[in-house]
Amino acid sequence: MIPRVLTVAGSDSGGGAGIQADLKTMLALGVHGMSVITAVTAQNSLGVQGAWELPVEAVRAQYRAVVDDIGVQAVKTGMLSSAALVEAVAELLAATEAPVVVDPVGVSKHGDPLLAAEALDSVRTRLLPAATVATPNLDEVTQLTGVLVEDEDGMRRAAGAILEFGPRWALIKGGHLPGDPGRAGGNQAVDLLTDGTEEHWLRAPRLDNRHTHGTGCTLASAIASGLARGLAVPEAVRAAKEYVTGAIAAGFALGAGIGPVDHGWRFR
Ligand SMILES: Nc1ncnc2c1ncn2[C@@H]1O[C@H](COP(=O)(O)OP(=O)(O)O)[C@@H](O)[C@H]1O
Ligand SMILES: Cc1ncc(COP(=O)(O)O)c(N)n1
Repeated sequence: MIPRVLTVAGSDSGGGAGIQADLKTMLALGVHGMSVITAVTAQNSLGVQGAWELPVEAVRAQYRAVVDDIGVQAVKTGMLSSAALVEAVAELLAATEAPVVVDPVGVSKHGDPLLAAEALDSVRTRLLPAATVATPNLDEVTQLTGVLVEDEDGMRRAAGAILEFGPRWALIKGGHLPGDPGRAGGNQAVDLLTDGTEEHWLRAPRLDNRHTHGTGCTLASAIASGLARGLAVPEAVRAAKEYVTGAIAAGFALGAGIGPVDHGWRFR
Protein backbone atom coordinates (compact mmCIF):
# COMPACT_ATOMS: atom_id res chain seq x y z
CA MET A 1 0.00 0.00 0.00
CA ILE A 2 1.22 3.51 -0.79
CA PRO A 3 1.23 5.50 2.48
CA ARG A 4 -1.27 8.36 2.47
CA VAL A 5 -0.28 11.75 3.87
CA LEU A 6 -2.52 14.77 4.40
CA THR A 7 -1.42 18.40 4.45
CA VAL A 8 -3.65 21.03 6.08
CA ALA A 9 -2.20 24.32 4.87
CA GLY A 10 -2.48 27.39 2.67
CA SER A 11 -2.04 27.56 -1.10
CA ASP A 12 1.01 29.40 -2.49
CA SER A 13 0.23 30.46 -6.05
CA GLY A 14 3.98 30.68 -6.76
CA GLY A 15 4.34 26.95 -6.10
CA GLY A 16 7.32 27.15 -3.71
CA ALA A 17 5.74 26.85 -0.26
CA GLY A 18 2.42 25.83 1.32
CA ILE A 19 0.22 23.12 -0.16
CA GLN A 20 2.21 23.08 -3.40
CA ALA A 21 5.53 22.43 -1.61
CA ASP A 22 3.88 19.79 0.54
CA LEU A 23 2.40 17.80 -2.36
CA LYS A 24 5.63 17.98 -4.39
CA THR A 25 7.62 16.76 -1.39
CA MET A 26 5.21 13.88 -0.87
CA LEU A 27 5.46 12.86 -4.52
CA ALA A 28 9.25 13.01 -4.38
CA LEU A 29 9.26 10.82 -1.27
CA GLY A 30 6.91 8.20 -2.70
CA VAL A 31 3.75 8.73 -0.67
CA HIS A 32 0.23 9.69 -1.78
CA GLY A 33 -0.31 13.38 -0.94
CA MET A 34 -3.73 14.84 -0.12
CA SER A 35 -4.75 18.36 0.88
CA VAL A 36 -7.08 20.38 3.06
CA ILE A 37 -6.76 24.00 1.91
CA THR A 38 -7.21 26.54 4.72
CA ALA A 39 -6.48 29.72 2.79
CA VAL A 40 -5.52 30.88 -0.67
CA THR A 41 -2.61 33.29 -1.03
CA ALA A 42 -1.61 35.39 -4.02
CA GLN A 43 2.13 34.91 -3.64
CA ASN A 44 5.30 34.97 -5.70
CA SER A 45 9.05 35.38 -5.30
CA LEU A 46 8.53 38.94 -4.03
CA GLY A 47 6.06 38.25 -1.21
CA VAL A 48 2.42 37.70 -0.37
CA GLN A 49 0.11 40.09 -2.22
CA GLY A 50 -3.13 38.83 -0.69
CA ALA A 51 -4.62 36.06 1.43
CA TRP A 52 -8.17 34.72 1.69
CA GLU A 53 -9.30 32.24 4.33
CA LEU A 54 -11.74 29.45 3.64
CA PRO A 55 -14.77 29.08 5.91
CA VAL A 56 -14.25 26.73 8.88
CA GLU A 57 -17.00 24.54 7.45
CA ALA A 58 -15.10 24.09 4.15
CA VAL A 59 -11.94 23.10 6.02
CA ARG A 60 -13.82 20.61 8.18
CA ALA A 61 -15.57 19.11 5.14
CA GLN A 62 -12.29 18.60 3.25
CA TYR A 63 -10.71 16.92 6.27
CA ARG A 64 -13.65 14.61 6.88
CA ALA A 65 -13.86 13.72 3.17
CA VAL A 66 -10.27 12.51 3.19
CA VAL A 67 -10.06 10.87 6.60
CA ASP A 68 -13.45 9.11 6.57
CA ASP A 69 -13.01 7.45 3.18
CA ILE A 70 -9.32 7.28 2.26
CA GLY A 71 -7.63 7.32 5.66
CA VAL A 72 -4.27 8.84 6.58
CA GLN A 73 -0.96 7.49 7.88
CA ALA A 74 0.30 10.98 8.80
CA VAL A 75 -0.93 14.58 8.82
CA LYS A 76 1.05 17.81 8.43
CA THR A 77 -0.27 21.28 9.26
CA GLY A 78 1.06 24.61 7.95
CA MET A 79 -0.63 28.00 7.49
CA LEU A 80 -3.85 28.05 9.53
CA SER A 81 -4.51 31.79 9.32
CA SER A 82 -7.04 32.42 12.11
CA ALA A 83 -7.91 31.35 15.65
CA ALA A 84 -11.15 29.78 14.41
CA LEU A 85 -9.29 27.61 11.89
CA VAL A 86 -6.59 26.66 14.41
CA GLU A 87 -9.26 25.52 16.86
CA ALA A 88 -11.25 23.59 14.27
CA VAL A 89 -8.14 21.84 12.92
CA ALA A 90 -6.87 21.04 16.43
CA GLU A 91 -10.18 19.40 17.24
CA LEU A 92 -10.04 17.28 14.07
CA LEU A 93 -6.44 16.26 14.78
CA ALA A 94 -7.24 15.25 18.34
CA ALA A 95 -9.75 12.75 16.94
CA THR A 96 -7.28 11.30 14.39
CA GLU A 97 -4.92 8.47 15.32
CA ALA A 98 -2.19 9.15 12.76
CA PRO A 99 0.99 11.02 13.77
CA VAL A 100 0.81 14.79 13.28
CA VAL A 101 3.57 17.20 12.28
CA VAL A 102 2.68 20.78 13.24
CA ASP A 103 4.62 23.52 11.47
CA PRO A 104 3.35 26.58 13.39
CA VAL A 105 3.67 28.93 10.42
CA GLY A 106 3.60 32.57 11.55
CA VAL A 107 5.06 34.78 8.82
CA SER A 108 6.41 34.26 5.30
CA LYS A 109 10.11 34.66 4.44
CA HIS A 110 9.24 38.21 3.37
CA GLY A 111 7.62 39.02 6.71
CA ASP A 112 4.00 38.83 5.55
CA PRO A 113 1.70 37.55 8.32
CA LEU A 114 0.17 34.10 7.68
CA LEU A 115 -1.37 33.75 11.15
CA ALA A 116 -3.47 36.32 13.03
CA ALA A 117 -1.79 37.52 16.24
CA GLU A 118 -4.87 36.54 18.26
CA ALA A 119 -4.50 32.93 17.07
CA LEU A 120 -1.21 32.41 18.95
CA ASP A 121 -2.92 31.34 22.12
CA SER A 122 -4.95 28.68 20.28
CA VAL A 123 -1.71 27.40 18.74
CA ARG A 124 -0.19 27.08 22.21
CA THR A 125 -3.13 25.52 24.00
CA ARG A 126 -4.97 23.56 21.29
CA LEU A 127 -2.72 22.83 18.31
CA LEU A 128 0.65 22.02 19.91
CA PRO A 129 -0.83 19.45 22.32
CA ALA A 130 -2.09 17.50 19.26
CA ALA A 131 1.38 17.35 17.68
CA THR A 132 3.65 14.33 17.48
CA VAL A 133 6.36 16.71 16.25
CA ALA A 134 6.22 20.54 16.34
CA THR A 135 8.66 22.28 13.99
CA PRO A 136 8.92 26.01 14.86
CA ASN A 137 11.62 28.20 13.34
CA LEU A 138 13.42 30.65 15.63
CA ASP A 139 10.97 33.51 15.06
CA GLU A 140 8.00 31.25 15.76
CA VAL A 141 9.68 29.96 18.93
CA THR A 142 10.09 33.51 20.20
CA GLN A 143 6.50 34.39 19.35
CA LEU A 144 5.15 31.27 21.05
CA THR A 145 7.40 31.08 24.13
CA GLY A 146 9.13 34.44 24.52
CA VAL A 147 12.51 32.64 24.41
CA LEU A 148 15.02 34.55 22.28
CA VAL A 149 17.44 32.15 20.59
CA GLU A 150 20.95 33.26 19.73
CA ASP A 151 22.93 30.06 20.08
CA GLU A 152 22.59 26.33 20.60
CA ASP A 153 21.96 26.70 24.32
CA GLY A 154 19.06 28.99 23.45
CA MET A 155 17.73 26.29 21.13
CA ARG A 156 17.74 23.85 24.05
CA ARG A 157 15.79 26.29 26.25
CA ALA A 158 13.38 26.96 23.38
CA ALA A 159 12.74 23.25 22.90
CA GLY A 160 11.96 22.88 26.61
CA ALA A 161 9.49 25.76 26.44
CA ILE A 162 7.77 24.31 23.34
CA LEU A 163 7.53 20.84 24.94
CA GLU A 164 5.65 22.39 27.86
CA PHE A 165 2.73 23.01 25.51
CA GLY A 166 2.41 19.26 25.01
CA PRO A 167 3.82 18.05 21.68
CA ARG A 168 5.61 14.69 21.91
CA TRP A 169 8.73 16.03 20.15
CA ALA A 170 10.04 19.52 19.39
CA LEU A 171 12.22 20.21 16.37
CA ILE A 172 13.76 23.67 16.71
CA LYS A 173 14.95 24.79 13.28
CA GLY A 174 18.11 26.84 13.41
CA GLY A 175 17.94 27.96 9.78
CA HIS A 176 17.66 31.57 10.95
CA LEU A 177 20.67 31.45 13.29
CA PRO A 178 23.32 33.85 12.00
CA GLY A 179 25.72 31.98 9.70
CA ASP A 180 28.79 33.69 11.15
CA PRO A 181 31.49 30.98 11.45
CA GLY A 182 32.61 32.52 14.76
CA ARG A 183 29.23 31.84 16.41
CA ALA A 184 27.67 28.70 17.79
CA GLY A 185 26.24 26.82 14.83
CA GLY A 186 28.75 28.67 12.67
CA ASN A 187 28.68 27.68 9.05
CA GLN A 188 26.22 24.90 9.75
CA ALA A 189 22.43 24.81 9.58
CA VAL A 190 21.67 23.19 12.93
CA ASP A 191 18.32 21.85 14.15
CA LEU A 192 17.58 20.34 17.55
CA LEU A 193 15.12 17.46 17.95
CA THR A 194 14.16 16.45 21.48
CA ASP A 195 11.38 14.79 23.43
CA GLY A 196 12.78 16.07 26.71
CA THR A 197 14.84 12.91 27.22
CA GLU A 198 16.65 12.22 23.97
CA GLU A 199 18.50 15.02 22.22
CA HIS A 200 19.39 14.79 18.53
CA TRP A 201 21.40 17.58 16.89
CA LEU A 202 21.00 17.60 13.12
CA ARG A 203 23.75 19.40 11.27
CA ALA A 204 24.16 20.21 7.60
CA PRO A 205 26.45 22.62 5.79
CA ARG A 206 24.94 26.14 5.69
CA LEU A 207 24.35 26.66 1.99
CA ASP A 208 24.96 30.01 0.41
CA ASN A 209 21.81 30.05 -1.72
CA ARG A 210 19.18 32.77 -1.32
CA HIS A 211 16.53 30.63 -3.07
CA THR A 212 15.10 29.08 0.08
CA HIS A 213 11.37 29.71 -0.32
CA GLY A 214 9.51 26.72 1.12
CA THR A 215 12.19 25.21 3.37
CA GLY A 216 9.97 24.86 6.44
CA CYS A 217 6.98 23.42 4.56
CA THR A 218 9.26 20.98 2.74
CA LEU A 219 10.95 19.78 5.92
CA ALA A 220 7.65 19.24 7.78
CA SER A 221 6.08 17.37 4.84
CA ALA A 222 9.15 15.19 4.49
CA ILE A 223 8.94 14.30 8.19
CA ALA A 224 5.25 13.41 7.79
CA SER A 225 6.11 11.27 4.75
CA GLY A 226 8.72 9.35 6.77
CA LEU A 227 6.33 8.84 9.68
CA ALA A 228 3.68 7.53 7.26
CA ARG A 229 6.20 4.98 6.06
CA GLY A 230 6.58 3.77 9.63
CA LEU A 231 9.88 5.44 10.52
CA ALA A 232 10.42 6.46 14.15
CA VAL A 233 10.52 10.24 14.74
CA PRO A 234 14.35 10.61 14.89
CA GLU A 235 14.80 8.58 11.68
CA ALA A 236 12.01 10.47 9.88
CA VAL A 237 13.56 13.80 10.88
CA ARG A 238 17.06 12.72 9.85
CA ALA A 239 15.83 11.62 6.40
CA ALA A 240 13.79 14.83 6.03
CA LYS A 241 16.80 16.99 6.91
CA GLU A 242 18.82 15.24 4.21
CA TYR A 243 16.03 15.79 1.68
CA VAL A 244 15.57 19.49 2.49
CA THR A 245 19.33 20.11 2.43
CA GLY A 246 19.51 18.69 -1.10
CA ALA A 247 16.46 20.74 -2.11
CA ILE A 248 18.06 23.95 -0.77
CA ALA A 249 21.35 23.19 -2.55
CA ALA A 250 19.36 22.91 -5.79
CA GLY A 251 17.11 25.94 -5.07
CA PHE A 252 16.76 28.06 -8.18
CA ALA A 253 15.90 31.59 -9.33
CA LEU A 254 12.28 32.27 -10.31
CA GLY A 255 10.83 35.74 -10.68
CA ALA A 256 12.70 38.75 -9.33
CA GLY A 257 12.98 37.72 -5.68
CA ILE A 258 13.53 34.60 -3.57
CA GLY A 259 13.16 31.43 -5.62
CA PRO A 260 11.99 28.02 -4.37
CA VAL A 261 13.88 24.99 -3.17
CA ASP A 262 13.93 22.22 -5.78
CA HIS A 263 11.57 19.46 -4.67
CA GLY A 264 12.59 17.31 -7.61
CA TRP A 265 16.36 17.45 -7.01
CA ARG A 266 16.70 13.69 -6.59
CA PHE A 267 15.26 13.06 -10.06
CA ARG A 268 17.62 15.41 -11.92
N1 LIG B 1 21.07 28.29 4.18
C1 LIG B 1 20.72 27.07 4.59
N2 LIG B 1 21.53 26.01 4.34
C2 LIG B 1 21.20 24.78 4.75
N3 LIG B 1 20.07 24.49 5.44
C3 LIG B 1 19.23 25.51 5.72
C4 LIG B 1 19.49 26.85 5.30
N4 LIG B 1 18.45 27.64 5.71
C5 LIG B 1 17.58 26.82 6.34
N5 LIG B 1 18.04 25.53 6.37
C6 LIG B 1 17.38 24.36 6.95
O1 LIG B 1 16.08 24.28 6.37
C7 LIG B 1 15.15 23.78 7.31
C8 LIG B 1 14.03 24.78 7.51
O2 LIG B 1 14.49 25.75 8.42
P1 LIG B 1 14.08 27.29 8.46
O3 LIG B 1 14.49 27.93 7.18
O4 LIG B 1 14.66 27.82 9.73
O5 LIG B 1 12.51 27.19 8.57
P2 LIG B 1 11.36 28.13 8.03
O6 LIG B 1 11.27 27.91 6.56
O7 LIG B 1 10.17 27.63 8.77
O8 LIG B 1 11.74 29.53 8.38
C9 LIG B 1 15.97 23.49 8.58
O9 LIG B 1 16.39 22.15 8.55
C10 LIG B 1 17.14 24.45 8.45
O10 LIG B 1 18.27 24.04 9.19
C1 LIG C 1 0.84 29.42 1.96
C2 LIG C 1 2.15 29.48 2.65
N1 LIG C 1 2.43 28.64 3.67
C3 LIG C 1 3.63 28.70 4.30
C4 LIG C 1 4.59 29.61 3.92
C5 LIG C 1 5.90 29.66 4.66
O1 LIG C 1 6.94 29.19 3.85
P1 LIG C 1 8.28 28.55 4.36
O2 LIG C 1 8.21 27.08 4.11
O3 LIG C 1 9.32 29.21 3.53
O4 LIG C 1 8.44 28.87 5.82
C6 LIG C 1 4.29 30.47 2.85
N2 LIG C 1 5.19 31.39 2.43
N3 LIG C 1 3.06 30.39 2.24
